[in-house]
Amino acid sequence: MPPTLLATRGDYEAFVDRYDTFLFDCDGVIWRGNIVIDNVPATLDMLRKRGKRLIFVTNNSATSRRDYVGKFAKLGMQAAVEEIFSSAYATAVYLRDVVGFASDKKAYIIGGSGIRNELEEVGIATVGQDDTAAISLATLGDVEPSADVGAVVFGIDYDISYRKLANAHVNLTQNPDCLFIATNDDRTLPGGKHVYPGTGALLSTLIHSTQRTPLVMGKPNTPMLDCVMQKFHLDPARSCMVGDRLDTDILFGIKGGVSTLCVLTGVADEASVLSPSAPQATYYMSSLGDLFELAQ
Ligand SMILES: O=C(O)[C@H](O)[C@H](O)COP(=O)(O)O
Ligand SMILES: [Mg+2]
Repeated sequence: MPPTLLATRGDYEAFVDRYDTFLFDCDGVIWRGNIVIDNVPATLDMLRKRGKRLIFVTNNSATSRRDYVGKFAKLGMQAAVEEIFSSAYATAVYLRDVVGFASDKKAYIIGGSGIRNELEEVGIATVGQDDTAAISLATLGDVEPSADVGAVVFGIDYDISYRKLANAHVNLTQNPDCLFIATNDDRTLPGGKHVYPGTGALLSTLIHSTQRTPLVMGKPNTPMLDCVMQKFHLDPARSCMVGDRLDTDILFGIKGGVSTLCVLTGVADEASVLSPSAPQATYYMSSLGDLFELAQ
């Protein structure tokens, strides 16, 4: 069944009344980079005033949940740590609870402070964050695998360097027991006015060089889904996932058995949403901020 367009006040009222819990993607739904999307803060306030439960589920691993609380506040919104679920946090929970990551091992990180902070918060030591110094063929030989690296964890890294890739490569190819984990593999990242290379685009370099396939934590994959479903005990019939990417957010919602709303303020456009070959959203609308009309 093709997605239903939400366009009138009546559509918005019926949509909001149908659900108790809303799961929101962040990049491309709540904000683009550090620019909040028009009327989204007022829309979130309206939903809270109507007693709705809000959960934020982001594949962006660059920032820790605690730092996301600050970003929400800076952009005029309130969000508690317990409401925020990032791919970096899902990775930390997976390594601690599913893998039982050895306490004498470290995780080599290609990514931002979000991964380091979330892993260290669950007691996993990290290394590699600052490997940004220039390198040359003459100094490349200094890059050696390390027996105490038990995993390479890869996430969006705005300071990615050849040195980091070389360290990750030798650990993944010289030590078959070294885990290869990706926080997510989104192909693109919605920024200010455009989209840019996403985590998946950067990750493909290491997949190609090592010929190893990473275990991917974020939407639409089960590690993130299991964590969210278990932590929040969602009633699928009364829950809706709101996203801007069909192959991550909408597919995540479909796999979780919840309804889905695709907005057109991020990666997806109307043509891709209506394509019969794409994951079929329940609803679509121009912007989450359009629900602000119900606050007036
Ligand atoms: O490349 C990336 O990592 C993604 O584009 C980014 O993380 C998406 O974040 P989300 O839309 O899940 O908030
Ligand atoms: Mg998004």
